[in-house]
Amino acid sequence: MNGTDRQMAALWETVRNKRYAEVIVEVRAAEVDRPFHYEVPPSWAQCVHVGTRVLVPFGPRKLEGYVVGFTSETDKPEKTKPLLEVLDDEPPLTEDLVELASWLSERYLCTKAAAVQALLPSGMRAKATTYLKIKDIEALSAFLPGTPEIELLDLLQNSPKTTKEQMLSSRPEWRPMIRSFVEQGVLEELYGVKQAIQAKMITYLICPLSQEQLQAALEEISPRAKKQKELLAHVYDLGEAAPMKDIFAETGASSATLKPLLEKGWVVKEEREVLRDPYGVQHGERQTKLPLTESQQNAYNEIRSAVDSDAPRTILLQGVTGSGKTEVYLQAIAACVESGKQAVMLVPEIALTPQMVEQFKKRFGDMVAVMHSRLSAGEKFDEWRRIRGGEVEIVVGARSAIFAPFRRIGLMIIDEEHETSYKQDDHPKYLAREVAMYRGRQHGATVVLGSATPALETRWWAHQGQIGRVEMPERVRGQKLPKVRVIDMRLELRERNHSMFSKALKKGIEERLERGEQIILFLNRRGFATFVLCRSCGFVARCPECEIPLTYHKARGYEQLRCHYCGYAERNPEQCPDCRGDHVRHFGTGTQRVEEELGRVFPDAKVIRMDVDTTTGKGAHAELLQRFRQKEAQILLGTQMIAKGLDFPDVTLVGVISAESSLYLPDFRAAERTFQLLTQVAGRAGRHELPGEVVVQSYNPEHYAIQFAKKQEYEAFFQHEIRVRHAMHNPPFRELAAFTSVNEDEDKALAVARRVEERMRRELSGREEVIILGTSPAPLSRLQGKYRFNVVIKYGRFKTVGAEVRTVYQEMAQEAKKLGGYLSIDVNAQMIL
Ligand SMILES: Nc1ncnc2c1ncn2[C@@H]1O[C@H](COP(=O)(O)OP(=O)(O)OP(=O)(O)O)[C@@H](O)[C@H]1O
Ligand SMILES: [Zn+2]
Ligand SMILES: [Zn+2]
Repeated sequence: MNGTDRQMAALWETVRNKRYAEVIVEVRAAEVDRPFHYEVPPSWAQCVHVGTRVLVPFGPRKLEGYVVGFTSETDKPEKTKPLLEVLDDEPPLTEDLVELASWLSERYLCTKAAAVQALLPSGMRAKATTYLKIKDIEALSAFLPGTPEIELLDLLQNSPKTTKEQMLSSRPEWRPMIRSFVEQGVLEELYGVKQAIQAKMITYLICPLSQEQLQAALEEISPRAKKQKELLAHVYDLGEAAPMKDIFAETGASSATLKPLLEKGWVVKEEREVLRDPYGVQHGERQTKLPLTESQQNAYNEIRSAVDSDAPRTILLQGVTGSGKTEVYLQAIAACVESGKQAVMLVPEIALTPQMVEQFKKRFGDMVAVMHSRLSAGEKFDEWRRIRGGEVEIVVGARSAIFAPFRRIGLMIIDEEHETSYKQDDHPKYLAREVAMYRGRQHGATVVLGSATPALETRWWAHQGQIGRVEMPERVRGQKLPKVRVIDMRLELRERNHSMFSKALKKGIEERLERGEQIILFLNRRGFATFVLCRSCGFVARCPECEIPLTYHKARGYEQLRCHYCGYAERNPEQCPDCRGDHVRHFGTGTQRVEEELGRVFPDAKVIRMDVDTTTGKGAHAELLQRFRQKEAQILLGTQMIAKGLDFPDVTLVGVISAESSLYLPDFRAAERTFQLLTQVAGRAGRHELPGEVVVQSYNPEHYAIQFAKKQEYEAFFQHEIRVRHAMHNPPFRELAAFTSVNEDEDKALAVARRVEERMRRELSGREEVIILGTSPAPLSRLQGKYRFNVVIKYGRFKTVGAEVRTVYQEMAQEAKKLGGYLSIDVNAQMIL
């Protein structure tokens, strides 16, 4: 064989192997949760790959799908239809992401389509569109003027870009007519796609003329057209293409001035793609590395050698609050990038402050892409394309950034790895830590799990030697961890202090205000806000839909009760609806009430309140923090969202209004969460020169989670809690999966849950390490008018029960659907609600 023959043979080989593409279509229904076969037209063999996005016929519809493999055989070749369209030049999914999608659907029991969608930015989804083309114009023009047929003909001739969908949405009555014309062959349907989000284009202008040509052109322009001359000369002088918008602004010219110049070809238009940069490129002051402390150096070395080894490794970086984990991350990432590999940095959504992003931008310039939920779909899409196109080496982002389409990952870091926001609450219900470890195996990459208070599972694996562990036990400048005082609020009450501030906290605040230092007040109120209770009869106002207590809100003097799950709202009752008494009071403590009380007790102090109500707008969160940093206020008051990551030099006092509300959640992780929260909040104090103090108020000061948090002794807490977990057969000794059956009809919801329980017991009977908990009302037993029941199962390894769980889930999900409800499943559930 000569060269050409060999090439031909190779080509034919490709064509033969790519006879049929296996395609996952975008339908999420379980019934079609498998790849479908489509014929690859031989001439397309070179441009269809694993990961390519295609348009395919699916029943009467045209759907988008992804190629996940190829085969040379299919069951019914005569029935197999060809692909309609290849949607991108370069496949959006890399091969390893296609593999990851398949793992996601196995591990978290979601459909393959849902898994694929999770890997892509939302703007990626294209809309399939149909255009109509006239094939037989005579047949159409035979109609009389004024008839719909002629109207259609005019429309098609005058604006051929109108899609069939657009046409039908304004003239739905045309549907039968169009269908019959297509059947008769008068019209033809052409398929096209519209990207849901378009790349943003900007028009540039350039002058292609030489010096002499320019002179000639200027002479040719009538002397009265002064503007035209000026514009031409200006564009020429620029020497390179510049945005039309800017040129117009500089010269005062308009498109009318430009038109004749374009027609003569003296100025040329050029469409250029721009990428939306949500943060703007911060040029200039690049921040340099800090010299590392001894324990930072030690941690860095450990991570560095793991990255260099190209073997998949996971390392727990356990560093106390203020030990300088961020600097270790930054330097490890720099080393990773220098060695030609890419890095992913995950931070909890609410810790992803501009301050945090800025650090990365300053250190790495435009090598960094940022991904988080507050970006617009267009911004997300652009950042994603910068990653896919190999323009950046580093991604900083929330949870889903773990799917960054990098080719060669060297390092993935999860900061505050214990955070619950790393579990996705919608399908696929993945845990970022597990995805990172899977990708780590694919890429031979290192995963770093950083925290001062690691998840119990993570710490246990390190104890077992399944993952590595490095410690950073001291703060960077050797500052002491802040002193924590726990105040027994029951005693305060006995001593007739009815205020929400204990004497100690009040005194602490006074001192700081005098010294011009700053204070953070933290309100722990996960799931428990201000509720309304009648002191005479005990009536509690509840949401008629969800049955959870309503939350008291006061805005512009207007008192309202709101359900913070479904948004239901009603007026605050002046009289008790039950006993008609007038002793209805709001209880519990909302940030607003603390703010009011602060205003009363410390009338001169400036307070910044941060909670869901004050941080809804884009950038509001950042702005409030910035104002606090600039010392516009002495007190920062907030909820969970101020618990982590913040680093303010002048904060010397942190107050926790009440430690308990997270302690009484119906969740075996309640103690762990309370410990983590208190330790993290305490860690905000005294991080710089000034020593810090923490005051925690509690009605249960003897609880072990509070006692260990007081001493900030993670290891001691771990030792204690791990025994509790072992005794109760809870993670890390077992994993949990939770089925939730939801229905408007309580009996139906319960019936499905009972069936699930029964089926699971039968399927897994006698299986070692398996525990099936009885059907129970979910902690959120009624949500948005629907009843919810849970069935929780515990098992050793998911692999050993996965097949049975999947079967039962799929069958029962069908049954739940038939009954007008649904069944969901959460594998490796982190919080059962
Ligand atoms: N080697 C160093 N030399 C001097 N300052 C440092 C060094 N490393 C970190 N710092 C500073 O120490 C402070 C605390 O660091 P950082 O915020 O990274 O701590 P952390 O371990 O992430 O704590 P937390 O878990 O509370 O978020 C920061 O102000 C940081 O700039
Ligand atoms: Zn009452
Ligand atoms: Zn509600």
